[in-house]
Amino acid sequence: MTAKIFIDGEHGTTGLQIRTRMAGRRDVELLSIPEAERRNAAMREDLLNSADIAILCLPDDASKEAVSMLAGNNKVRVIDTSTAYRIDPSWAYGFAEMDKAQTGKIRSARYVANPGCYPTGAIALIRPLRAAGILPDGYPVTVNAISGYTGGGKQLIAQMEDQSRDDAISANNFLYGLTLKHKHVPEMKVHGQLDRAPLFSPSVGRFAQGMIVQVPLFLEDLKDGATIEGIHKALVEHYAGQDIVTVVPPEESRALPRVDAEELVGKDTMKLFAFGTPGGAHVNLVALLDNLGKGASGAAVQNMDLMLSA
Ligand SMILES: NC(=O)C1=CN([C@@H]2O[C@H](COP(=O)(O)OP(=O)(O)OC[C@H]3O[C@@H](n4cnc5c(N)ncnc54)[C@H](OP(=O)(O)O)[C@@H]3O)[C@@H](O)[C@H]2O)C=CC1
Ligand SMILES: CC(=O)N[C@@H](CCC(=O)OP(=O)(O)O)C(=O)O
Repeated sequence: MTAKIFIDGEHGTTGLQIRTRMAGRRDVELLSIPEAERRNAAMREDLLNSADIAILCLPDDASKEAVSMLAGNNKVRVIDTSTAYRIDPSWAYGFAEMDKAQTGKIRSARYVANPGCYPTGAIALIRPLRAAGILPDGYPVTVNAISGYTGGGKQLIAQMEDQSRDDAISANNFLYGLTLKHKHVPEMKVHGQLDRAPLFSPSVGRFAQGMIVQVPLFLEDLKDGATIEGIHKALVEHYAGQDIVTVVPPEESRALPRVDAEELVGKDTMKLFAFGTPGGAHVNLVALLDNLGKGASGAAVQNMDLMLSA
């Protein structure tokens, strides 16, 4: 049986990429809304209620509205790519590799919250160290990141690509989120299993897709005896048995002169690195991903496939 999928927001950045990934698939039937009708509430409600799985690629408020349109329906399953439900305990968090139980939770869930792009990298680095007892309570975690400009959706894409606009951005690389109240902080804290909110400083570069997330750590403030080798081993053990998240071997990372934010563009995988010098005082944990791949659309399709395999 083919599953009916409706992508609400299919003409936006994340929605379009999901559509591209589904092209040519025979096991799913895409229900589609004409672009000119994308904000037609009655049409959306009808399509949402006709789907087996609705994938919401909308701003938070519109996502909440879509979920309310399904209030009387106990059949349609939902994947929401917005921030609206990511720390809601009644939604499964759609990061399958986060721990061993997560795949099963996503498979059987009615409601799945797709992770944010930055939190995907940050949680991937932090959670295994919390689980292994290496990152102690009270550690002041910082997360520094750079994203391709598609991370800001249609609005930021237009500001970066069309220099004739009044609100055009001419900077090649800029920091933002300067109030340190970015919408991703709660998600990083909850699913990173941190007791303190991390200090998160995001930035954008003049490239369309790609992302680097860094979590630098002082070894002497971690569990007694923590080493770069021990941290690498904890990451390897955490991600054993799957091939979406890979941990780069130490000899390979040591030989790298630089990390290219665009290396995984077009891929739905993520690479993790532990940079530093054996015997040194510091480790820089790094996650490399495509903000629209494992950071958004790739993860949404992965979650849809898990739900369809229930
Ligand atoms: N871009 C990224 O890297 C990532 C994005 N996300 C999340 O995905 C969601 C979508 O983001 P993104 O694709 O980047 O955003 P875009 O702005 O590119 O696309 C959003 C789409 O939703 C439509 N839309 C907005 N409001 C409504 C409404 N009230 N009713 C119906 N349609 C509406 C927009 O139409 P219109 O053109 O008329 O505005 C547009 O087509 C967001 O919640 C974002 O946080 C998650 C991870 C990464
Ligand atoms: C570069 C850029 O603007 N990035 C967005 C984050 C990506 C996004 O809006 O989506 P998610 O919250 O679902 O990840 C931001 O900082 O708000």
